[in-house]
Amino acid sequence: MIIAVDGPAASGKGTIARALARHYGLPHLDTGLLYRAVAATVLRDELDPAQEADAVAATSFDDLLLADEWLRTDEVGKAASVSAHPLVRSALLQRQKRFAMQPNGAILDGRDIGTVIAPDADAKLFVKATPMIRARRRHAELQKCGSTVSLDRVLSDIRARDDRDSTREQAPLVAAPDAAVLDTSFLSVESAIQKAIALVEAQLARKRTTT
Ligand SMILES: Nc1ncnc2c1ncn2[C@@H]1O[C@H](COP(=O)(O)OP(=O)(O)O)[C@@H](O)[C@H]1O
Ligand SMILES: Nc1ccn([C@@H]2O[C@H](COP(=O)(O)OP(=O)(O)O)[C@@H](O)[C@H]2O)c(=O)n1
Repeated sequence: MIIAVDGPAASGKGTIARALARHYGLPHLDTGLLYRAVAATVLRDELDPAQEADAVAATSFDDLLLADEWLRTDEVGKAASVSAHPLVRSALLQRQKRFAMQPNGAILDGRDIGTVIAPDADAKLFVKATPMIRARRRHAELQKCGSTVSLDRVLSDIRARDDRDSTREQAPLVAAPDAAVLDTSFLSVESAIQKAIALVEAQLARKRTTT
C-alpha cells in the first residue's frame, strides 16, 4: 500500500506521514530532506544554487548527510529552491519511485508525491494550514534549535517558498485531483493524525468497493 502525503511547509505533513507509517507499519520517506541535502551540498561546496549544473552535481550527496540537523535550518530551507531545476528533480525521481515500490508499500511526504512520484497511490492526502499558523509552528521549531529569526521573517520566507513551489513549471505544489484535503490550522497534532487515518481508511474502503 502506498500513501502519498503532500502539502506546503509546516502544514504538518511530516508529522502525519510519520504517524501513518507507525499506524500501518510501513517505511516512510521525507522527500523534502532529499532537496534539503542537495541544497546543503551546494552551500557547503560554495556552488551556485541558481545554476542548474551546480545543483545537479550536488545530487550525488552522501546518504549520511540526511541525518544532519543542519538540513532543518532556515538557511538550507531557503536554498532548497534548487528543487525548481528540472534536472535536479529528474536526478532524484528514481530514488523516490524505488522507495515507493517496496514490496509492502511505503509512505512518502513532499510536494509532488500524489501527482508525480506515486500517481497511483492507494491513498492521497493534501495537508494544509494558513500561512500564519504554519509560520508560528516553524518559528517555534527554529527557536528550539537556538535560532533568533523573527516571526515576520519566517512568515515572509514561508510565503516566498509557497510561491516558488506553486509556480514552478515542473511538478508544482498542487493537490492531486483525487487527494483528500486536510486543513490542520485548528487541529491539535493528535486530532490531525486521527482525521488523517480516517481519510485514508475512507479512501481504502472506496478503492475496495470499486475493484
Ligand atoms: N496539527 C498541529 N498542531 C500544532 N502543531 C503542529 C501540528 N502538526 C504539526 N505541528 C508542528 O508543526 C511543526 C511542523 O510540522 P511538520 O510535520 O514538520 O510539517 P511539514 O512536514 O509539513 O513541514 C512541527 O513542530 C510539528 O510538531
Ligand atoms: N517532493 C518534494 C519535497 C520537497 N520539495 C522542495 O524542497 C523544499 C524543502 O522541503 P521540506 O518538505 O523539507 O520543507 P518543509 O515543508 O519542511 O519546510 C520545498 O520548499 C520544496 O521546494 C519539492 O520540491 N518536492
